Amino acid sequence: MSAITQSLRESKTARWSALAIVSFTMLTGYYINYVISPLKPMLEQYMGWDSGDFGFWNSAYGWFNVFFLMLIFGGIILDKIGVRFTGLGAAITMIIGTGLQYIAIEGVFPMEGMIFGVKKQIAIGALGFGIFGVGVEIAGITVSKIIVKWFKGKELALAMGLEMATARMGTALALALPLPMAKALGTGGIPNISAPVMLGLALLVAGLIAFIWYTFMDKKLEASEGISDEINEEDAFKVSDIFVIISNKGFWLLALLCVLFYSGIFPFLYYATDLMINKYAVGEDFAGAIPSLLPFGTILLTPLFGSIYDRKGKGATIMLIGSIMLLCVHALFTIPVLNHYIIAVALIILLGVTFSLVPSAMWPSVPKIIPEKQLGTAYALIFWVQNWGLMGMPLLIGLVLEKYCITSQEVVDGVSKISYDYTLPMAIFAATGLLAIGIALLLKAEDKKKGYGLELPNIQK
Ligand SMILES: C[C@H](NC(=O)[C@@H](N)CCCCN)C(=O)O
Repeated sequence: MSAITQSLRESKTARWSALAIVSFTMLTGYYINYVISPLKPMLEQYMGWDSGDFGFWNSAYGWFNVFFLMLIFGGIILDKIGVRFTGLGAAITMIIGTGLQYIAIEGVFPMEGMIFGVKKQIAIGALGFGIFGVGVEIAGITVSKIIVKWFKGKELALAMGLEMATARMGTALALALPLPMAKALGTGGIPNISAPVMLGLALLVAGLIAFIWYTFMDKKLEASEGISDEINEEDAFKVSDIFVIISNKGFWLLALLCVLFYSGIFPFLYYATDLMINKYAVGEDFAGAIPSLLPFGTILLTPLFGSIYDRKGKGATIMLIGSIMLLCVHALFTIPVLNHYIIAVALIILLGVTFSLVPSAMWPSVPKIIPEKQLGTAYALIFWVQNWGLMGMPLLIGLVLEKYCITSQEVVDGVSKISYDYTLPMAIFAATGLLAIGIALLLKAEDKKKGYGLELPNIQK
């Protein structure tokens, strides 16, 4: 039957529509991921936060994924039960987590006092961000698996690049919008800091609705391929497959490259607005606009590099070039005399190129190393390793800022203002680039040895 009926994935309209729908769900998650980043100065001025609080909240993203292995369970559920159930669960989890963050920031109930030595507002919000982190990460692996399902042997890297590009529009929005929005909706000179989070909640609900729509397409795809809801015994994922995945050296090199590279990007974005204010003397209203150029750049370039990988190959080389650029950009950010805002703009644009190169080649390379039935778990394991960095790096940078980088602290009209020197934090980010280069070289060598085909095109003629 499956040989006679044409698979729905053969229809261009169907597969690109499926991609558009799930990409929108990811966009809504990526918005919430960074919504409080540009609000850092306001949170310090009006809510009494310090950099340690900010770092703690952002590091909560990885708590449950890393310590309770939620991501790995998510990956196993994905491989065992399928994309529809897992994607819906992930979208609902994002909404629950964001609801808690909203409650904390809006102060729906009194936020005075401490919980386990942490300010109540920070503890509740961080718990929410931790739950959200489980949802968005599991949504990420689900969407990666969905894309492989529709695009294997076709424009896989282009499709993944377009998904990331769409998701990054959420990041760009989150970096550019919240600060002016909070100011515009404030009253009596006091900004409305919770309004951008409320907007995110509404977006997440729209993302859930979009995913429900996708589940119908997914059912149609399976019907067109003669696949029933039952996963057949031979193809079914077994827990023992985890050992097969983790005994693969190529998998580990990809996972290490992932944690190092992404630790130099995503956690950097949490602090980028503050960096613009403190190092480049950019006004608060404008400061988020410069880092928001980074995701904007990736919107065009990730699909472009993905398409090059699809047609020409050179995946391992692309990842190596991206790692070298990561080191160069962060090293230039550390140099104190290079403090004109034009330099910041130029470096952010270059970082956008870097942030297009590595992801465009990294994610479509996973199916070249791991078979499809283990893909959900493999992506989950890679994200799990990555989450150590996404959790540890914001915490580290927050603590370093708090302990070694305060240059002045003043209270003007009852509002406190802290200034920071970002040289040391930026040197830490540069170190991630240096280590990533080493791993990218090892991956290139391993590919040559094992013949994964990372340098070969994805499109099969
Ligand atoms: C595809 C890749 N996704 C990830 O790295 C996930 N762990 C999600 C991270 C979300 C943080 N904003 C990517 O976005 O490049």
